[in-house]
Amino acid sequence: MLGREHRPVAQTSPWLHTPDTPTDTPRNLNAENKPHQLLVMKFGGTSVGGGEQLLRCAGIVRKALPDRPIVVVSAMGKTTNALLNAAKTAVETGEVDITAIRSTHELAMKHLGIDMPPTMVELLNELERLLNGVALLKEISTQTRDRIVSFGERLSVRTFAAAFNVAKNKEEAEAQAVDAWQIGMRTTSGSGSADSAFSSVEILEESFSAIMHHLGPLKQNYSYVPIVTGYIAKDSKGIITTLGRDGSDLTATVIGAAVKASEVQIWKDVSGVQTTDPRVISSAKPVRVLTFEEAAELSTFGSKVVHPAAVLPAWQAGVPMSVRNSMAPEDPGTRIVPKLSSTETKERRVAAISSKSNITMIVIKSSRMLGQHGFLAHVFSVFNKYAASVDVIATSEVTVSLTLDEGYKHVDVPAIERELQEVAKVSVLHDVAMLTLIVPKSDSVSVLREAFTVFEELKIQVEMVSHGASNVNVTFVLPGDQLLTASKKLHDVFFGP
Ligand SMILES: Nc1ncnc2c1ncn2[C@@H]1O[C@H](COP(=O)(O)OP(=O)(O)O)[C@@H](O)[C@H]1O
Ligand SMILES: N[C@@H](CC(=O)OP(=O)(O)O)C(=O)O
Repeated sequence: MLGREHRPVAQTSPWLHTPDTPTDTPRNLNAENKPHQLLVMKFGGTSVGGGEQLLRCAGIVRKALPDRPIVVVSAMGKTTNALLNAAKTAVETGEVDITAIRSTHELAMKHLGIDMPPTMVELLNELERLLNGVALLKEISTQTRDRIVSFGERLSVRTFAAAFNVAKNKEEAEAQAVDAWQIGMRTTSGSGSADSAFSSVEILEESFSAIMHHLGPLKQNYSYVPIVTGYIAKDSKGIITTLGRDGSDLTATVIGAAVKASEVQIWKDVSGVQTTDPRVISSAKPVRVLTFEEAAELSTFGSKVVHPAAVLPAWQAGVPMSVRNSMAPEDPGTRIVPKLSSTETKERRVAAISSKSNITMIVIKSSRMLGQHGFLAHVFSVFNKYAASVDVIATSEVTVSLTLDEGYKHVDVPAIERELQEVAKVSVLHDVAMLTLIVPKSDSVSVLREAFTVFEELKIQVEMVSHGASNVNVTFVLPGDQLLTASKKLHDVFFGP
């Protein structure tokens, strides 16, 4: 049960006025007298870049009204980057400039033909005051940075709600902007995820029941369409936390799992998951269906289509997901389901290819490994000390090779190297790359054979292979400068030119 101080700020959200005991109304029950399921629709920054796109997305939500959508929205366009830059500029130069952020939202409102609501004017003023404080001190805490980036989503939900309401007819429910903490989205304490690929906080278990309490099919009589902020939450002290870059997907699947949604739809600017990054290989083709396991591996190993952590809540709750294109809503996109049908399994071998570049590989050689226990434990304690996460690992009699994804993280590799040198010979290779094929184990032998034929033809030296740790993943570690050639050729082989 939530404490009083954690109750939502209700005056701006009439639909949040929920009685303490569930009161079923016929409106909440379907023909079989069961509660209606709800649909979660998440719109990413690329889908809500400006007024025109917002109206398009609002139209998509309007069409889905019979399915009772709960909408999750990311910051408009590149607003999160702009907020991070504004904070950096304030620290480094003492200057405060939010013109671009202000005008993104003003222009959207202008496109909708309405004035900016007072809550948004107040949010922009508060942001400016906060940045002025940072500029004055010329320093910023990670907690303050998290608070600064939260303005992106707090502004975008209000803009989205306005876009929905501007074209709404009398019979339709009104959209209502909701800050995620108002429905009980709560994390552990910890700051600094604003600009990190990984979140330093975890969603608290109590969030699920709180969200069900506020938005669940029996409590919400669906007189309002909730437009919820992605990516942000609060800890139990009321401090704003962030879920890591692209974390709005996680907000959506946590809500989806909490209310046992019929589906969680991730709306982007691309027609679903493609066989590889379409910006890099133009012959990429849409993937119609993926299992949760495949989607989780694909996103962990480099494809940015769904946030890696976001697959888990939906998977555990058995809530199907889909990735759809807000620019082409009629396209089927990609379904993400627990299991493929036998026809779907027969129809393909490799589901998709993903990659990660700028990877660091560390090779640790020591005769102390021979028949000894505790050596690997020591190696991992060093990685743990420097909060470095290991992606791929291979061990032999006297050698351990592993890769580190430095990504957004600032891992102190020289310090790790120095500590490991106390017990082993260490070499560090920068600029290696990981290339991952999503392929079921049953097909992996023939796929590995074909992949190695390609590497042989292209004279590519494979530094490491990881196969078998997952049911659906084969990963190769290659020299970074050969990644593109290898990806193109493998894509041609498995998906055609
Ligand atoms: N395998 C892939 N399938 C689809 N899109 C991909 C893939 N890999 C990379 N992308 C890129 O991801 C982009 C969408 O990601 P992003 O810009 O983060 O979206 P959003 O703002 O909606 O979260 C697409 O425009 C596409 O270029
Ligand atoms: N706005 C945040 C969170 C997010 O999920 O964004 P998007 O859905 O546009 O990737 C970010 O830019 O990281």
